[in-house]
Amino acid sequence: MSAREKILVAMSGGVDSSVAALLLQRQGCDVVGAYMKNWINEENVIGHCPWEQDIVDARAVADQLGIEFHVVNLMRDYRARIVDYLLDGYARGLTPNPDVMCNREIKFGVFRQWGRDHGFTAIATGHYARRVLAKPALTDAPATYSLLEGADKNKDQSYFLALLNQEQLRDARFPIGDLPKPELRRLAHEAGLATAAKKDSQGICFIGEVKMQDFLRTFVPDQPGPIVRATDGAVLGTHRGLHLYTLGQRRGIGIPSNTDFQNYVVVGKRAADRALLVAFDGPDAPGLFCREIRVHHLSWIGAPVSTPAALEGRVRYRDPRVPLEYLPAADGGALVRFATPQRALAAGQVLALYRGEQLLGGGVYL
Ligand SMILES: Nc1ncnc2c1ncn2[C@@H]1O[C@H](COP(=O)(O)OP(=O)(O)OP(=O)(O)O)[C@@H](O)[C@H]1O
Repeated sequence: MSAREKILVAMSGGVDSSVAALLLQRQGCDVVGAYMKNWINEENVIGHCPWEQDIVDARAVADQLGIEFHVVNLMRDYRARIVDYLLDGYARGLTPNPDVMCNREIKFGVFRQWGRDHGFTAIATGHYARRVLAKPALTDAPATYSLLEGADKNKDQSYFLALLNQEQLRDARFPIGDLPKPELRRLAHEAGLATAAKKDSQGICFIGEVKMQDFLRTFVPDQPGPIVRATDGAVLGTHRGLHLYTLGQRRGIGIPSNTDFQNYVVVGKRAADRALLVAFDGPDAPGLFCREIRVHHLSWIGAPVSTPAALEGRVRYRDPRVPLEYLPAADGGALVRFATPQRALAAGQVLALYRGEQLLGGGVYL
């Protein structure tokens, strides 16, 4: 990394991005911090939005480091690119993934553009992921980069970066990607950073601590329908709207099983009569496990995989990588066949594709 690089650090007010800024400064980069204001509690979303405190914390760290700090208002873009995508997805019976979309559209989209417009050569975040040189530039063409999982396998956040492209990665820096979390905390304490002891954030990207269900209740009107047992068609009750449930969900269905050691789980949604399909949880629950999925809207970090290949995939952020067969289809999508059946693959979610610890890209599954 060139010592004269002018880097814009996305500072969320958390410890990870605080240490990202600290490390870049120690490397001799010209560092400026910025908080992205993407969401505020002004649309009557129930819940606690800690954004004001986050700005205070991010600014405190910037002051400690003696770097310039900005609050960048991206609320309009966030509303258009993330909130609308979320609401549209739920309205179509899908389970969207705002965290993955945020990275592509907001952090490495409009925020990156804001950085470029203000003369920054790169955007840094506190993601646990590693960007490595894949191919040095031999001619005038730019070098190519690969994305690897974070060194701390327990904190790895590469999944959230699955839809980035090469150009976005070229401008991205992940200064904490090599660090184990305890070491990062130690560095933060040692440097006396205001966020050193702050607990890790939760909740969906930018909607802060607001729970998804509260968010949806506020923005999507109730659309009740029957709760139907998939195995025999028995109607067990009513629900307030299919968008409030996800495949594989056990909690909050509101129907006691009345059978020892058996719990109902959501196994499907039937659009025709807005039925929520449930069954007893287990390997035999109809529709809960599947071995094959179709993936579309594919996006690649490097060269696309255009022939059948044995790869690995991660179907959710916290899930381990699992072996799969990747079969490109004529329509630009792909068929993915898992070595073992996967539980609760909710349509609209993202499959991240890997070769070992290298993230190749990803797509949305149906
Ligand atoms: N509102 C925001 N403003 C600026 N940067 C942000 C914001 N939200 C997230 N980021 C950036 O994206 C990274 C990953 O976001 P995530 O919400 O997963 O935070 P995190 O892993 O808890 O990290 P941190 O401890 O820095 O909050 C952050 O480290 C930060 O660089």
